[in-house]
Amino acid sequence: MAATSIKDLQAIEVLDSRGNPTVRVFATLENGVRVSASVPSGASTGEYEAVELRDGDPTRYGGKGVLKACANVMEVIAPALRGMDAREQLAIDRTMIELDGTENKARLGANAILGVSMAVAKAAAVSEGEELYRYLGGSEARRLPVPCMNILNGGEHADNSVDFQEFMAVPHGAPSFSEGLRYVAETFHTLKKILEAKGYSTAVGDEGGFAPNLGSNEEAIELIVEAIEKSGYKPGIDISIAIDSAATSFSTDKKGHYNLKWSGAGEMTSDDLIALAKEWVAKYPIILWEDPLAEEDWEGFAKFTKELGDKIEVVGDDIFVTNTKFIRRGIEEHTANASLIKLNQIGSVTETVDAVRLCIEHGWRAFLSHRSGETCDSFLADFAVAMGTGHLKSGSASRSERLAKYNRLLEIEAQLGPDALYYWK
Ligand SMILES: O=C(O)[C@@H](CO)OP(=O)(O)O
Ligand SMILES: [Mg+2]
Repeated sequence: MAATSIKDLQAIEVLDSRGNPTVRVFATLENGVRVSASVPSGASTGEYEAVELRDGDPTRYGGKGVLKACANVMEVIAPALRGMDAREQLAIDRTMIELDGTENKARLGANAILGVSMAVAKAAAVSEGEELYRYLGGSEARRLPVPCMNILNGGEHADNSVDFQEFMAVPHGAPSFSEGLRYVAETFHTLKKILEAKGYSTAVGDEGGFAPNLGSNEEAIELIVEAIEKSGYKPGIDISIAIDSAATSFSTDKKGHYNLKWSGAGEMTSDDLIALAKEWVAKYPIILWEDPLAEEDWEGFAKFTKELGDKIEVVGDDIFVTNTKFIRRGIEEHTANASLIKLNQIGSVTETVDAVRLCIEHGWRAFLSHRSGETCDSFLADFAVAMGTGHLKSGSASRSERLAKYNRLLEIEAQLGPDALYYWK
């Protein structure tokens, strides 16, 4: 038996940043290495995401407990993986997928499977004496992602009058990751002052961006442009704006019809939203737009990409759910030109790497992402450098579970020294 063989897997229920239960897995190897990994959880989830197994027992956390998923780690997954070499990520993930036997990890739970998958990767890296980003990405892994900082929240992540879920500041013109992070953290602080001066609330949403009751969605962009300028940066040159509409959350049929219910702007079709986006992209320094339309609006998405895909990055999240089956269809149908990438949407490290690779091989971009429910696990930061796709979203500068990733990236940048790369495209 190799020293790096899996000796034991434990799992406990911990709480995420929304106070909901999630899975933390501890992997112990024969060599004595013991590490843990914690699984994030989304709110604006796609219909076809891998299944997050919840207990459904109303007497515990309103049914949201994850004791069954934890039991699956210890009683079903651990016996199957014991003795396997932790460095065999592919074989380990494949074994769990087969053990689960469903299309969407509904039996064992994607939360159980991903927790093990991440913990095993970490344990293998520690055993090899390598940093996780190097272990997963090889010796060439040295590109830091541009931190797309979500500074204004709406939609299902906030309790306000903004329909679009995320407005991000993107410091693509900064000379390095740490400088980029400084640019957008400063912009975040300036935005707070602007909101205060206008009498708006500075309470924050799930991902730590401000969640004021604005007069319109467009006002969010105007305020961010003002914050960029007042921080001493040039909009469009130093910092641009990225939007995640999370349009599924305000679609009435998940296809071509929408109701911008939070702002009261009312009903719109895909064509209306495309026209609005065209107007905004012409007027404001927008560099990326995620989920401009709903998860089953393949036609609208392709139209959107035809109109705007040569000007901005068009990202599919709910529509692709980090699943190569849907990304492949998107590539064939020119649905977008990028995919959001979330480990827990598909449920294993190997399948997430496959999704990133598929994007890169077809000239698409891969936008790595946290979830709105997070823990202080910084796996995602290392994973972003390992994948080297150049951009990541991890929320704002006001919450520790978001900063855990940004701060880990600062550490990686310091380790890499002059070898660190930083560029948008
Ligand atoms: O829609 C998104 O992109 C994510 C992360 O920002 O939100 P959630 O985790 O709620 O799906
Ligand atoms: Mg999204």
